[in-house]
Amino acid sequence: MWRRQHALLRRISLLKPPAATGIGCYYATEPEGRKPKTAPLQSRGMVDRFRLRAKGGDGGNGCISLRRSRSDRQGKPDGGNGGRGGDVILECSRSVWDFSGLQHHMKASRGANGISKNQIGTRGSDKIAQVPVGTVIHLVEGEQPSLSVNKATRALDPWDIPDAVEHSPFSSSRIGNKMMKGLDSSRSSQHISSKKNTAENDRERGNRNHREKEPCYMTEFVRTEDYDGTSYPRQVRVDENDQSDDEDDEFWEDDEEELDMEEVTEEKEEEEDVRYSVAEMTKPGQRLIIARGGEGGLGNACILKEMWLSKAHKEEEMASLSTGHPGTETYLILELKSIADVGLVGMPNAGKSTLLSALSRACPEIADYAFTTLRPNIGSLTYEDYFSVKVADIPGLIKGAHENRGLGHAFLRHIERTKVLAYVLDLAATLNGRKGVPPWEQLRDLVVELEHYQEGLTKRPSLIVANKIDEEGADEMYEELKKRVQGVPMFPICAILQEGVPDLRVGLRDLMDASDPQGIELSKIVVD
Ligand SMILES: Nc1nc2c(ncn2[C@@H]2O[C@H](COP(=O)(O)OP(=O)(O)OP(=O)(O)O)[C@@H](O)[C@H]2O)c(=O)[nH]1
Repeated sequence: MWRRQHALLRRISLLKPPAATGIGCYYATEPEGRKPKTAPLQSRGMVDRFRLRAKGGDGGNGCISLRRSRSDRQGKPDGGNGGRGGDVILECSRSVWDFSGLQHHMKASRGANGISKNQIGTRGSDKIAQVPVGTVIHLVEGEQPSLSVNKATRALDPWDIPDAVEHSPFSSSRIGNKMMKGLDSSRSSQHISSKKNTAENDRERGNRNHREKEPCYMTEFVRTEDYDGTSYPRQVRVDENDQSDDEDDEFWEDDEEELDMEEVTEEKEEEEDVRYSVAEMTKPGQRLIIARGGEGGLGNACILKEMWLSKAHKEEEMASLSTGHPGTETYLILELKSIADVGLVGMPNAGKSTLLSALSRACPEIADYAFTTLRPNIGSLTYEDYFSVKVADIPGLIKGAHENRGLGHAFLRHIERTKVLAYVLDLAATLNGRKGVPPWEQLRDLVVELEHYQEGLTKRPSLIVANKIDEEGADEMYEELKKRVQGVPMFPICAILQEGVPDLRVGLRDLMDASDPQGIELSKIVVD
């Protein structure tokens, strides 16, 4: 009790009075000398490239078991199949910014082993990792990731529902035999026995001798081709008393809802092993299976009776069939390429972050020293007609960035997808005794660096933002810049006072809508 009161008093002592806050309410402050647990987003480095090894869960082993009775001395095979291993899935989400929350090794759970009385092992749980929108996947080793539909594809099949509960809809006695035909009711995490359900059905009908009324199930194997062409055996149960198999087939066909990778873009292999850009994750909620769980091994209930009876020759074969398949393994490189319409490029201190905050509601860190921006910032610029444009501000580029000077040019990947480039030039870099670079040289260096990063990048629709027009002597500098650079729209602005920003907004919109806009050519920049 005393401790609780003490803690309460301590908390109250951390509250500032209304007079101090000026907004008429109390708020808690961190005690002096103690740092907050997590640094603000802006001061944290960005993990935008990540190496990931993933392994799907192994399939559970099938069970070899015989059920003997007085009437059947030889025994009837009743070993259940092993459960399928879980998949490793990447999910595209707006709630994550980079890859800092990921683990380098990810493994999904193994499927459970089958057991006697036709009880099938549960499916291993999937491992799901969230990645930011704009993630590009490069494949180093393993099979190509495949897009997965966001909804449960086999919603009605407990075999494939990770950690399915005992109260599966199929364990209900209301389900008739016809429904049961296509679905092995024993496929649930808690090993529900199909025999038991049948008995329950029969009991409901008032038939005590339910064994005689049992539907006559035959187990058949069908070779099925997977999305990638690999074939595997699939168990299909056929009721000999009911010949209408069409519904069953349809049911299984519905399972194959995995989409072809239409969006996958394969580029030329630049290096020997890495296959670049095998998949992109651009829509929130989109899912990608990067490692598949192995199929479960077959229980002897699925293996034809003759095969079981003549076990002298088939033991080895059975052992291999009953062993669960291992899950697939992949080794990937994840890269984040932000998705924005306009990219702001400029030298450090040119005023890119200030401009972004003037154009949108983004609040990037602004300071009068170089390389304040350590990670890309994205703001949304909305027009009166609700047309919205995403603007990306990336860390400053300096001459020689392609040789890893400054922050290097790795951040340029964040403007790779932009439609329009806005070159932010500092008109005051050489004014008032500053030892900077004149704006036209800034422009030339930026163009050279962009071309070093990716040939043809500067051919994108571009405009020039001549910032800091409020500084003394900036007007003359702007006039000089206009003489030295031609063929590109130019906007003199003062980002800090938001002067010229409305015109720039219109200019950006025009450039987005223009039919044949032009990029910047190095030959059209006159430098001493
Ligand atoms: N006089 C004047 N100063 C400006 C203007 N715009 C930005 N600044 C100042 O320029 C300095 C750099 O601004 P930032 O927005 O941080 O520049 P940046 O290009 O994002 O810099 P990095 O993060 O290093 O890439 C800050 O001190 C700003 O206050 C302007 O229009 N006029």
